[in-house]
Amino acid sequence: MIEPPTRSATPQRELEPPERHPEAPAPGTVLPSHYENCVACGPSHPTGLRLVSTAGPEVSISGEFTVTADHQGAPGLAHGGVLALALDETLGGLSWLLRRPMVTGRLETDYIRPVPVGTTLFLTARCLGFAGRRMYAKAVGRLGPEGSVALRASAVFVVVPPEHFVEHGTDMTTEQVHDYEVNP
Ligand SMILES: CCCCCCCCCCCCCC(=O)SCCNC(=O)CCNC(=O)[C@H](O)C(C)(C)COP(=O)(O)OP(=O)(O)OC[C@H]1O[C@@H](n2cnc3c(N)ncnc32)[C@H](O)[C@@H]1OP(=O)(O)O
Repeated sequence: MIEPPTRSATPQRELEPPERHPEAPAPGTVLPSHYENCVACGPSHPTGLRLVSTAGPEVSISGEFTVTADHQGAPGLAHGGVLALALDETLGGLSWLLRRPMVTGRLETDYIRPVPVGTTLFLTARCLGFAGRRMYAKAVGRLGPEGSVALRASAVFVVVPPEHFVEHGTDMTTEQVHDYEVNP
């Protein structure tokens, strides 16, 4: 099936440049988990990635997590879905710098090298810009801080009203969402 052009993670027109929010955490700031039970960043999740994200320069984020036996697909190797999760979380972290709630609309992933258990994966994501409510971004995953590129991703996130998380989720009240908006 041919995708309609607006769904592609490759921008179809010139993007509005991204603006780092004036109150965004400074580059180098380690970002707290947005939800303690999040499978990607939650410290209370028993088998999650415990991915730690750090604000980068401009509108960029870096993230790190160590692949454990809980994350295997083939014996000794990270599952591709788990790696997509890590990319998604790192890309989603851009909303900390933009201060706009967003959800993943599309995630295109290239798997370039296998990622063995025990690897610490180093991820970076950067915002390319906006087309209306659509935010375009790219991410890379490396086997070590300056190591080989194992993953690449292109994504479209869609800006949603904060009520999205109350309407569709559980455990989140309108007050918490508005608090998140002010102090994510
Ligand atoms: C604030 C509190 C936050 C607390 C929690 C923080 C959590 C952080 C977690 C981080 C974790 C990581 C993050 C996660 O894991 S987020 C979880 C995974 N993602 C989801 O659950 C999203 C599910 N989908 C939806 O809810 C709706 O379909 C959305 C909201 C996306 C759009 O439905 P809505 O009815 O609102 O909008 P619309 O249909 O009028 O479209 C609007 C525009 O968007 C364009 N478009 C739409 N869909 C797509 C698509 N698939 N690809 C490309 N583009 C798409 C569309 O063409 C249109 O563009 P234009 O024609 O206007 O130019």
